[in-house]
Amino acid sequence: MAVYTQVSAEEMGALLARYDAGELVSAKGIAEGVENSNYLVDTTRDRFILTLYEKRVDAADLPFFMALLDHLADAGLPVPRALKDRAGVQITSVADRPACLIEFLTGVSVSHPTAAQAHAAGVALGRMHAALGSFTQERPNSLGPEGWRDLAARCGGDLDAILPGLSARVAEELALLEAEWPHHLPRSVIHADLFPDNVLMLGDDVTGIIDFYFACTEIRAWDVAVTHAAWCFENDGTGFHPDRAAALIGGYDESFGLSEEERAAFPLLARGAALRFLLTRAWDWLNTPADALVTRKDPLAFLRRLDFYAGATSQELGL
Ligand SMILES: Nc1ncnc2c1ncn2[C@@H]1O[C@H](COP(=O)(O)OP(=O)(O)O)[C@@H](O)[C@H]1O
Ligand SMILES: N[C@@H](CCOP(=O)(O)O)C(=O)O
Repeated sequence: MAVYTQVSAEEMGALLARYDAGELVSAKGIAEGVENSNYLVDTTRDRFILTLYEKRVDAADLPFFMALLDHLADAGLPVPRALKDRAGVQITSVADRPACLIEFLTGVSVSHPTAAQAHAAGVALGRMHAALGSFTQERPNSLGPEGWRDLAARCGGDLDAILPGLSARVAEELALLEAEWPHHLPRSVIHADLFPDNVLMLGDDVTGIIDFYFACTEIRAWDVAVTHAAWCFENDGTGFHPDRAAALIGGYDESFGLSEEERAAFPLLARGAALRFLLTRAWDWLNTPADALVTRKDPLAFLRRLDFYAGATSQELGL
């Protein structure tokens, strides 16, 4: 579930009255998602998403995220803009939460991508990176390599409650990544969380890229590695799909492309991607009550990916 804050029909109606967006017809909470409260809002004119930003999104970052959405939509990417009200305000407040009324995009998220869908995701990612070449704002990556040691320390020995020996395995991986991390690779703003649930598709076409709330300035090829880790395995981290990997990288090469240096560093970047999601999922696992309304995501699904990447060459990864 992802409706942490209830919005009454009166509040919704008062909000819509400030926009040229039609009058309220219906509003329903959206079950998917974990970070924010989302409502599907139908009006006499159109359909919208109302997002209320809960504690994991810092309100101070919202101008960066909205500028990013506008920049990508201006470049022709299927990215939803936040509407401006009649006074030109894009970031508003609803039920004491920062909130935005956002364009609705059609499409569904696939759970088991085909190679053709992975190819389309690769093309879309490359188009996004091309467009981000002219985006000048920056945002540090609070969940990047510099933060992994601290995150692991905060999980501490409790990692072993998830799996005996996990704490030592993470320490070993951190040491290797800190020693060999390719800091010199080109950086830009990246999506940083392009999982299949953040891509809307109709058949083999990408119709929407959503959920930019981890977007940050980072090694650009790391975004490709995150996408690779998210799209090329069974959800539980077993069963690497080489056909999806080749299609994803092929699609990215068609629209943007990886340099020889980025290709050579890819297994390391992928290990970093796997460790990032292993650690954030482990933290959530240890700090979310088992009976919470939000479903906890399995950290070990990314330990399995990490183990796979640790033994793989660039070629085996589809590069
Ligand atoms: N602009 C949009 N158009 C259509 N559906 C959307 C849009 N934004 C969000 N959604 C729907 O809401 C769900 C949750 O959104 P998401 O941004 O992933 O939430 P969270 O940040 O809480 O994880 C998505 O899975 C999708 O179904
Ligand atoms: N993609 C991350 C979790 C982030 O959640 P999202 O719903 O905001 O994409 C993971 O799978 O661990």
